[in-house]
Amino acid sequence: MNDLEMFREELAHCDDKLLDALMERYTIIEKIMVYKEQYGMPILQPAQEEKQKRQMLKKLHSNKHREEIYDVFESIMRNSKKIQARKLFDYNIVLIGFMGAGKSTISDYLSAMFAMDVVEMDQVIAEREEMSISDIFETYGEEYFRTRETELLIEMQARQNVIVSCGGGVAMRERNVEEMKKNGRVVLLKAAPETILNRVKDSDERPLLNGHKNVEYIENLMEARRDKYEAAADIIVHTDNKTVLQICEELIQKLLEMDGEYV
Ligand SMILES: Nc1ncnc2c1ncn2[C@@H]1O[C@H](COP(=O)(O)OP(=O)(O)O)[C@@H](O)[C@H]1O
Ligand SMILES: O=C(O)C1=C[C@@H](OP(=O)(O)O)[C@@H](O)[C@H](O)C1
Ligand SMILES: [Mg+2]
Repeated sequence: MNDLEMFREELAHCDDKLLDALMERYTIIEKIMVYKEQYGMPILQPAQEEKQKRQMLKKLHSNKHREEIYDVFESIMRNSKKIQARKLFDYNIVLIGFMGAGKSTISDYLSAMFAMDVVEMDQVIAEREEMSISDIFETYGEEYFRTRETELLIEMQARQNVIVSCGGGVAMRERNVEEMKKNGRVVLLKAAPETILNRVKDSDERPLLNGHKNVEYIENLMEARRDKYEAAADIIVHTDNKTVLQICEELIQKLLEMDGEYV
């Protein structure tokens, strides 16, 4: 055997070890999930993730390939999250609620924690129409926009394990609610009108609120929409005075309860 053949054999041996370690790692991930569920522990533990990363960087700090190795490690972590997400949710998570309730914010956080794709409905529609939501309303009117929303929800039925961040008015159409429920669990995020005002006051991206940024207007519109939001919801999460992490954890626990995980 010449040297090259020997190196190749060593490499194959090394890859075998990596494969074995990865398979073992993913089995451990599943065990951790079961343990957390069994003991009603928080599923999201961002501090633990940070600790793991710090330890890894410390070990690597003098290695000349640290960037490349760390990149692989990040990919392993991302795929662990995917495995977790697929185990927890074999459906789409559809976030609904009033403007400023936190649909986009919560979607982004969940997406980072579970490596799940997010479909931000407003953004997708704005990209497809090549204009802002405000301009779509002004040019074609609200009905036109709502129909684009319906089409997008139907498209989402072909996907799985996606977070769908709805625009605030999506659940106003009965048809939309029917479509989102076909392979999604519907999460209603709520907040008091004062909280909403506080969150949206500096943004002009919500045409329905422009010129009406006051508690009374928000309260009235919220009240007018309340029954439809609640009828659409599989679970409700109140967001006032809670951190994004607290909201996400509550959301996950309620989704798990729906599946009877803790009974
Ligand atoms: N739980 C929260 N605590 C504090 N600020 C929040 C919270 N959730 C959302 N926000 C802020 O409120 C604003 C509106 O949130 P966003 O996610 O865009 O709402 P939506 O998509 O429902 O309209 C954003 O500036 C966001 O940072
Ligand atoms: O409540 C609504 O009817 C709307 C909410 C907005 O989305 P956000 O809820 O993300 O602000 C956006 O879709 C559009 O301005 C209409
Ligand atoms: Mg939004």
